[in-house]
Amino acid sequence: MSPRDVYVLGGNRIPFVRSGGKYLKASNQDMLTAAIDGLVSRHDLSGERLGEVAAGAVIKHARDFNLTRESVLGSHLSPQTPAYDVQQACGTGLEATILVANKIALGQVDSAIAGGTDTTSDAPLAINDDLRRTLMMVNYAKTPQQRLKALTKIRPGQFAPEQPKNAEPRTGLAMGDHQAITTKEWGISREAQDELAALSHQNLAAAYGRGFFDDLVTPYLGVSKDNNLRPDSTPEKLAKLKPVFGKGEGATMTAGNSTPLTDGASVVLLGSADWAQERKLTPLARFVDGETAAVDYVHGGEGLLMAPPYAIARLLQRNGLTLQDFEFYEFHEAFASTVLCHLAAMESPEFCKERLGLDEPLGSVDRSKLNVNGSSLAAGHPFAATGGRIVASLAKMLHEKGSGRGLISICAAGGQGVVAILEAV
Ligand SMILES: CC(=O)CC(=O)SCCNC(=O)CCNC(=O)[C@H](O)C(C)(C)COP(=O)(O)OP(=O)(O)OC[C@H]1O[C@@H](n2cnc3c(N)ncnc32)[C@H](O)[C@@H]1OP(=O)(O)O
Repeated sequence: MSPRDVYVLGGNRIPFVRSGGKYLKASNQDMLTAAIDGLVSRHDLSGERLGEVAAGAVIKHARDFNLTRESVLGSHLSPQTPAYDVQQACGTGLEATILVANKIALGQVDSAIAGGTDTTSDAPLAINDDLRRTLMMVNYAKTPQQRLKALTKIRPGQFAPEQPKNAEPRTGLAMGDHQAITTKEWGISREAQDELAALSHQNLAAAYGRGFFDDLVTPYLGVSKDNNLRPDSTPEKLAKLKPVFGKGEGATMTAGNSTPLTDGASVVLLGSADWAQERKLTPLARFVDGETAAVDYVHGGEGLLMAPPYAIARLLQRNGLTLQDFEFYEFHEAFASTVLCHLAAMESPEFCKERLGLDEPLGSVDRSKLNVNGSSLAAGHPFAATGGRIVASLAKMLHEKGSGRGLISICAAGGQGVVAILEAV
């Protein structure tokens, strides 16, 4: 059977909120359920049995065995909708989109929701390994004597909780500190980073101003807009902030040109042409293709967040496209310098030849087509939810434009990158 066309039919997210704020009491499950229900209500899907829902969170509690299934059970979708968790760090939402799009293309399902959620406000605290093992022994104990014996192994020092770290397990370095190394390697200036960050805020503010998010964002817990947005951000104001990553001489990465820790959830609805037609849903964009790459940032001398150019090169080649064949570029702004390093790498003849194996560099992108409605620096970045935000926004942009393609690029922890192409219909 030849693959079918797959369409993005809609998207929804709750406003993204800075960590430790308005969503302090919301769990990942609460937020993902709210994002799904906003989509269900907007597209009249109440009681509908979809082909499947694939979503996930980067930071989960141990009790969240299948967070996505629980969120579906708590939503207004039919409980007969299968659902499962996906985890690909910051690429989770996009990886989930690629997964379900491929299943729709193969005819395995006709419709699906993909998405993600994350909260650093409700992050799990782990207990000390020794204490955990002792408590397990207490559980296994068959007699009161055995239980007492196990309990005597507990020491007061074991009670300090362990917080999840925003650091790479293999290097112990924070993602920001990894990126600071790459920023220096590529010679990305502070001015260029602050300029990109200010533009992200200005573009997001303008998009809210013209109502772009009216049918993409559902108010939640009294919040109606991403609260990291600072429309008054200018390069001059950002230039005053102190570096927070890669400290020392020449440090350029600040709280203003790095994403904040954020809470939020997002989902997108995908389906075949027949399914969309039966439900009178308008296809916003066609899902063309997706690719994931990984780099050896531990031994291979490549930057932690540099996988996207590798994935983009393979995706373009497979689809017979050049980097310039796009109307929109949606490049996740993990840090302003991540985007700038990717752009510089794709312009570099040496990088493209030696690392990507290309005869010619991929070249430059028209910067007026980059993140035109703002990106993660302004909206915030609830890790797994960023992919859904981008897919839904890009599909709507292509629908509004009526022609052209859009390229999505998301860097992910673990030295990975997920990229995809959407096309106007
Ligand atoms: C995970 C993956 O797979 C891949 C990826 O995406 S990698 C990216 C993952 N994300 C991260 O690593 C998140 C990194 N972020 C952080 O750890 C923290 O947000 C941070 C260390 C960067 C900053 O934390 P913080 O110091 O608490 O920030 P915050 O207090 O909000 O801001 C510091 C100052 O900058 C100011 N500021 C921030 N943004 C500003 C802006 N746009 N304009 C003007 N001022 C701004 C704040 O007002 C604040 O000023 P005061 O000190 O005068 O109050």
